[in-house]
Amino acid sequence: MTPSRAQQIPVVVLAGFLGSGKTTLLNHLLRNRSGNRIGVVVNDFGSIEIDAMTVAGQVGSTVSLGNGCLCCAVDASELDGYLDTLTGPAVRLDVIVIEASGLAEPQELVRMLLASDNDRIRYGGLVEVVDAAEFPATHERHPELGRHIRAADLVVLNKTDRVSGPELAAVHEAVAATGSRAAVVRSAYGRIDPGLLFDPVLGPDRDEGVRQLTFEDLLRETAGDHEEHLHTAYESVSFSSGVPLDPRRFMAFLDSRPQGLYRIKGYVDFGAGDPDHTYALHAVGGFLGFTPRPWTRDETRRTQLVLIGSGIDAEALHKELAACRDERQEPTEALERGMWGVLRYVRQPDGEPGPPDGP
Ligand SMILES: Nc1nc2c(ncn2[C@@H]2O[C@H](COP(=O)(O)OP(=O)(O)OP(=O)(O)O)[C@@H](O)[C@H]2O)c(=O)[nH]1
Repeated sequence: MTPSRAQQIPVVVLAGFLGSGKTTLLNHLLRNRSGNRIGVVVNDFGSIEIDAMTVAGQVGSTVSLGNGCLCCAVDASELDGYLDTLTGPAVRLDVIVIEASGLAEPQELVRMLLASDNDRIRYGGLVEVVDAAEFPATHERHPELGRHIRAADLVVLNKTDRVSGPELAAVHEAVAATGSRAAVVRSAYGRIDPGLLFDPVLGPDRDEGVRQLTFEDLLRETAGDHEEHLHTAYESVSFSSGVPLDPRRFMAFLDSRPQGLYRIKGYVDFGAGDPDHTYALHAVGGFLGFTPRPWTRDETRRTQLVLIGSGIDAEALHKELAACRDERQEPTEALERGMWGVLRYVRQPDGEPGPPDGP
């Protein structure tokens, strides 16, 4: 017997271009879940699953879809397997969130959900995160982002702290100009009201006739041609090293990164440069930030990076990174000075204000 709608678990797709703040928003939801049990599926682009590593404090199960972009899957069987696990009676989830890769075609994910044989789930809506600071440039390069926004049920205009009032208003207008009828909320660091995911915007009470996409909508909206998918123009490079990186060489690499290299994320081990911390690294467009965190006692010390861009020379980037490794590192003054270059970009996790600069 098919469970009643109220018994079905809503599955929300969390989408948004590379680096827009999906993982940050997801972590915010997990920290402020008000007793709700949230299952998470992370779909990462790039062979090291950085996002799965950065989703903190999970409740219930987390499964990661691993390398590659889910929207390329010819059928939904892989996703269905994960959903079966998450909807098992013992797991008792209230909502499942699928964090799509920054290059995924969200409509494809939604189509897979609608086509799923799993009768314990229902489609819970599409949330599109928009980086308010990068959107004008990204939209110009990728007009197809308009299609993603049009398909969304909720648009989160994120990184409001990085833009002025008039810039934010312009982005808001650009979102409306795509023809989107979605609710728009503004946020810094993804701090939206978690209730938005459950109720009322995406919840069971809303008037589904108004916005929830039908299969026909999706077929019409979805570029049938795989060539038009965002990720076809992008390439990812994974880099992993047990040898620490030299801070000076690595910063020189970052400072001269090619324009097409839009996104870098991962963790860096600077070895004797800072033996106590691993450095989470995020670069999005022209933005760069490090967040140090103490190594845990049994943690294997490694650098793990994923670089994503278009028109990049993967082999050359890999070589340049390999040249940043420092086999014979000593705690010298030069190394300490090299770390200053890194510390200039250090931020507190999720933008929490750091200690004041002075008295
Ligand atoms: N200034 C500012 N930075 C933010 C905000 N939200 C997220 N970030 C930062 O933006 C970077 C990317 O955030 P993520 O949450 O990893 O973005 P993502 O969309 O999951 O990235 P991909 O999975 O690579 O597509 C991180 O350094 C975040 O700390 C915000 O509202 N303001």
